[in-house]
Amino acid sequence: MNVLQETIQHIQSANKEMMEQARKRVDALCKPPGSLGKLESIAVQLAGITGQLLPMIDKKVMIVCAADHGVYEEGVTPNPQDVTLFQTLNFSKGGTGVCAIAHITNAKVVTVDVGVKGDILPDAGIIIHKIKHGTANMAKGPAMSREEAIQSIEVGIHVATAEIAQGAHVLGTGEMGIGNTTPSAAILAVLTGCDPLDVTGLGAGVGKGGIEHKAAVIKKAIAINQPNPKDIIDVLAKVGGLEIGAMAGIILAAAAHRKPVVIDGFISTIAALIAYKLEPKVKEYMIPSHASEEPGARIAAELLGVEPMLHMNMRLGEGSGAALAFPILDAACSMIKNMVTLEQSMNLLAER
Ligand SMILES: Cc1cc2ncn([C@H]3O[C@H](COP(=O)(O)O)[C@@H](O)[C@H]3O)c2cc1C
Ligand SMILES: O=C(O)c1cccnc1
Repeated sequence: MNVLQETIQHIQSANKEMMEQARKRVDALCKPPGSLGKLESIAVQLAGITGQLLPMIDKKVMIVCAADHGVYEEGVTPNPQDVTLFQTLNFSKGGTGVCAIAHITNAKVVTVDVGVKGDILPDAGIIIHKIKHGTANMAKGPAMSREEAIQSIEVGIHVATAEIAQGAHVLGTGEMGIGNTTPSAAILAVLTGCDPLDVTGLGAGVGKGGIEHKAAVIKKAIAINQPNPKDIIDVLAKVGGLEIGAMAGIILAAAAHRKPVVIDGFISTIAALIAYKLEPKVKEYMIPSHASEEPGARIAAELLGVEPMLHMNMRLGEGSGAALAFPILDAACSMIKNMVTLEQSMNLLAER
């Protein structure tokens, strides 16, 4: 059995009894029932995931998976391809958007090279699991082989498992890969059967006519590769990306180890869909974060059946929205731990 199959086999449902206990406690707290909205459902979910009535999520780790995309040569983005390389280096120096946001909760940012085109030196503070120097151009043939797709998921499993072994209580998914909104939209178009134009957006910014061009490239890639929508590994291999596979692996590993995993924007939600197709129980471990401006993000979230809690007009990726949700998880944990119950409050009157 390979690492992927083993991980999938370990995934169990969240602890429903603990969720019931947590729901009872949340309802007994000194507030109108339901008045703390999503903080309440998050606290209950965290209790079910961790098996603790008063969950602890102190140690937060954002894992940023970086890789390049052969489809870049089709002109799907105006940004230079080596932005992937310099941003990957920037993550280890703390200078990126996600690093700045992660900083507010002392979350650790871990960066993994799954397939950056340029070479990264071993002492750069980046975990190197390079499968290849970027995917092949999916508009001309498969982005990667089936074996490489499985390998990419296993990289995510490996890195996430190591972070959990070192004490991570919660993980976040992040990515860096110039061009990666194109494979993300392609995967979504295959899974929904929709016109690629309906799930294609600006990405990191395209010029006039850029969205139509991107959608045409996706259409061509799907026509050439004929990915099988019922075989998610086939879809990932033919029109996906190495960092997308790695993020799916992070989500599977988090679920297998009963840890919550916060999902970032469009690209992360596509990875979440892949993990879900491999094992639907992973959804119980996912906490969606922000509603990305990418049009496909809403469609992907609907397909997955999750509702992002933050509406910030963000469309950066990197894990920025997931990192922004970390303090909300802290607030949910503090609520269930530190609030008094209505009964305790009424006793104050009797004791007066
Ligand atoms: C400077 C810079 C920093 C970024 N950080 C994340 N992305 C985001 O943009 C890329 C996807 O958009 P597209 O498909 O249009 O290339 C990914 O790398 C994503 O993480 C960035 C993009 C740029 C330019
Ligand atoms: O939502 C995202 O993940 C996203 C959107 C645009 C560009 N990069 C990432």
